[in-house]
This record gives sequence, C-alpha cells and structure tokens, in this order.
Amino acid sequence: MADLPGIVIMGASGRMGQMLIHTVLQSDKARLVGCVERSGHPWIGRDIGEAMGGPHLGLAVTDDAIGTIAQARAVIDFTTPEATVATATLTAQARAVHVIGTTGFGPEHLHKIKAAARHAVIVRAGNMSLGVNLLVQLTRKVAAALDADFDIEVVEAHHRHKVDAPSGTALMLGQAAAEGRGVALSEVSERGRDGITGERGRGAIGFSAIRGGDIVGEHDVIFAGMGERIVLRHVATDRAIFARGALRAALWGQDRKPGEYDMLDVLGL
Ligand SMILES: NC(=O)c1ccc[n+]([C@@H]2O[C@H](COP(=O)([O-])OP(=O)(O)OC[C@H]3O[C@@H](n4cnc5c(N)ncnc54)[C@H](O)[C@@H]3O)[C@@H](O)[C@H]2O)c1
Ligand SMILES: O=C(O)C1=N[C@H](C(=O)O)CCC1
Repeated sequence: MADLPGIVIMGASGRMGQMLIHTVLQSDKARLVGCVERSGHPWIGRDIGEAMGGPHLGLAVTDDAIGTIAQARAVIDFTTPEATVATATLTAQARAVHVIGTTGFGPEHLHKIKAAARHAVIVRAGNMSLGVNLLVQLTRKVAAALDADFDIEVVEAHHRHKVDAPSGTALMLGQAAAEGRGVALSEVSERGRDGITGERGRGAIGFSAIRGGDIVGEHDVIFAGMGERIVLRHVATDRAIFARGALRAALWGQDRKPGEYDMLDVLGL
C-alpha cells in the first residue's frame, strides 16, 4: 500500500474534489495522501471523511499546499485558473505529475502552465472523459470531410453554478473542428450572438451555452447543411467519468518525460 502513488486533491470540498476523493479511495492503484482547500474554507482542519458526511478517515483538510504537495506523486486539480497556476509552480518544484481539469484559462494562465511543464509532467484537458475525447476525434474527422457548405455550431449545457463559458469541452470540440478544416479557431469563432448580428459568416464555428439546474454536461457539435444535418452528441450523467479519467491520467503520467500532455495522449486516441 505504502508504495502506491500518493495523490493530493486540490479543491477537496468542490463538486469534482469530492468525486475525486471517492475515486482515489476506491482505487487499488493509488492512495490519498492530501486534501487541500483554499485558506479560510470552513473544512480546513476537519477530517475529510467526516466533512463529506461519511466515516472518519484520519486525513485532515489543509490549506498548506506547499507541505502537502511535497508528499505527492500526483496532484489532481479541478479548482480555478488562478489556483491552478499557483499549484503548477509547486507541483513542478515537487517533480510530481499535475493533472489539470480546471477550465476557463486565459492566455496568461496557459503561458505559466506551459512554463511549469518544462520541469514536470502536466496532463491538462477541459474534459477527462473517454466519451468526450472520442467525440473530439470524431469531430476532427467529420470537419475534415465536409466543406464550409456545412455550418459548424457547438452547443453546450451545464449546471447553474458553472462560472465559465464556453465550456472547456466546447472549446476542445471547436478546436478539433477548426483543425479538421485547417483553419485557426481564433479567426472563425463566433460567440455570444445577441441583437442584430448580421448573417452567419461562411466557415464560422459558433458557440452557444445553456446554464441551468443540475445538468452535469451536454455537448452537441452540429454540422448544418442545406437539406441535411449531422449532430454529434455527448451527454454526461455522472461526474465519476471525469474523476476516473483524471486518476488514469495521474497514473499514466508517472515516469513520463516533462511536458504538457492531454487526454488523447493518455487514452492513446
Ligand atoms: N476537465 C474535466 O473533465 C472537468 C470536469 C468537471 C469540471 N471541470 C472543471 O473543474 C473546475 C472545478 O469544477 P467544480 O464543479 O468542482 O467547482 P467547485 O466550485 O465545486 O470546486 C472548486 C473548488 O476549488 C476550491 N479552491 C479554490 N481556490 C483554491 C485554492 N487556492 N486551493 C485549493 N482549493 C481551491 C474551491 O474552494 C472549491 O471547493 C471548473 O473549472 C470546471 O469547469 C473540469
Ligand atoms: O461542471 C463543469 O464545470 C464541467 N466543466 C468541464 C467543461 O468546462 O467542459 C467539463 C464538463 C463539466
């Protein structure tokens, strides 16, 4: 047991943090060695098992990210862009694998993550599920097969608490569609239509976001032509799919060369 890779979970009280803790506890390939939350969080100092409403586990939630990450072989991080950038530096110093599920990054965050990946293994994906990563590959293929007579729209739906849009998954799908077409997403992306927008641009890749209730995550990639339409769809009904993918990435990353990887690398897709 003691030689299994030790995993630290950042954002331990979050929707994904709790799912990740259960996933690691149930695994026979890894062990939980730390649960980190932001300073001032009411769970700091509490036993993680009891804080989640279960039995005592003998592991207290902490805000000591430096001391906790120093004990980790992998850090799984579904938090916020700012927290993840700070964690990337600490994880690189500890030479641990950093699995990043956080979304909503700007170019300034991505630049810092890239710098950290010079010293450590980072696996980052806006969606860690097998199904979505397969959908990414299908999207690339369909986009490559169809010309701009087919309008590409990415429609996503998530729960009411989600703070970023378009979702990380929608951006992955849009990126794959753009690559399939051989264009830069930044040059064809159409977001946030409202009012008199004018006609859709030929070759545009459009994004729409729905927010409501407890929707775990739904994504459609629509290829709309004249007289026919192809819709590629993924529906997530359980956050366990993301947590399983993240743990798989943490184990896959052990003993790899430093660099920034994604779930296509992990899954061999
Ligand atoms: N890649 C994927 O497969 C995938 C799947 C689900 C969610 N996500 C993303 O993961 C992120 C978190 O989602 P969520 O629904 O769990 O959100 P959440 O708000 O429930 O959880 C985030 C947690 O991070 C904690 N946190 C914030 N700053 C911190 C810090 N400095 N140190 C430690 N903890 C800190 C918060 O207190 C909170 O508990 C979002 O960006 C979301 O889009 C990605
Ligand atoms: O619940 C979330 O937040 C999710 N975020 C990811 C995204 O932005 O695509 C993955 C799906 C769930």
